[in-house]
Amino acid sequence: MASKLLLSQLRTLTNLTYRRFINPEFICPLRPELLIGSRTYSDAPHLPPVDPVPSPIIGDNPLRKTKISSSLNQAELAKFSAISETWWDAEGPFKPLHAMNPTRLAFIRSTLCRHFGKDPYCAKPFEGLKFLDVGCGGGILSEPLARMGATVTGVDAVDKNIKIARLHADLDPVTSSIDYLCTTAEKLVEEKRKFDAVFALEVIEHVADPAEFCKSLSALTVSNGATVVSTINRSIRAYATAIVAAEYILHWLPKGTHDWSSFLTPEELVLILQRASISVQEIAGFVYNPLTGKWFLSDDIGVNFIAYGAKIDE
Ligand SMILES: C[S@@+](CC[C@H](N)C(=O)[O-])C[C@H]1O[C@@H](n2cnc3c(N)ncnc32)[C@H](O)[C@@H]1O
Ligand SMILES: [Mg+2]
Repeated sequence: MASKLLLSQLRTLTNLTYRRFINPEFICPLRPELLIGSRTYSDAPHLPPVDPVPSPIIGDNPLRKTKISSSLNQAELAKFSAISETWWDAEGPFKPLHAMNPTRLAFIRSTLCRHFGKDPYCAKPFEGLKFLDVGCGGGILSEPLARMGATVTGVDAVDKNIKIARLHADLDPVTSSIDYLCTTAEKLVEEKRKFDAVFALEVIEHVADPAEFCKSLSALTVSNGATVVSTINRSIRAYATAIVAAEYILHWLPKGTHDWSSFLTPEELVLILQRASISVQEIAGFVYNPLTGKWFLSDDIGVNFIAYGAKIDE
């Protein structure tokens, strides 16, 4: 099973390396579907109509009968559903997210305090602001955002994740105020919900259509609000570290957690956010120090990176 997964990852890598570096006809360095855009595909008159797919939201959910969502990838959701009980095990499959959390919170505190004109040294700098955490999982990000004073809504497409997030948040009166919902960004757009800041950390590499997903994040952000996205770069170094080392050597993550071809380069992320009316203001890398076991913020965006953008005034 493990060797099959490794082989399929290697096949993808070889294909893409061939397309990018060897095939002289491949002149576009960006993921082609991001350049063409899904709208062009679905509007093409010669294409047969796409068969409706059953709603892929996992768990017993009222959304089952609602419109099909562009961001949902059933296979990806199944991976998270299978390990949902381990969200708060700091030594479990989500260990990298727990370890990365202080670093990403430092980035968020500094960029968003500047964005909203708040004091980064105050205990609750985000008081009075409404934040949305898309793909919140067990609430590893939502909880500290609530502790920093924000009014937080956390949404995830996996019902089991939301149940775990609710149970954990209810252990503390401060975090018990978080509103957790099993839903998607698209559904919230339909409901015309708006937030001062929208976060999607380590989610975009698991969605079906990253460009459409960014449009939803943008639609949920108020004019002049902020959007924060983090993900993994589609670089050879990311393949070696985030997949081969993290999944197959160090066993930090279950094998098959990440598919290298689903990663986005920083250029691609900036492009699809820009097209979705989010102007990226700052990008930083997260780098792991194997000697201390800690992550730190860096200019090196070769593997893990985070981007903060401002919603363009409409
Ligand atoms: C790697 S986890 C990240 C969790 C959290 N954002 C964090 O960084 O701590 C990805 C989460 O995104 C959720 N997810 C994946 N696709 C989604 C979608 N289209 N809509 C909502 N949630 C999604 C998964 O269920 C999973 O909980
Ligand atoms: Mg991921």
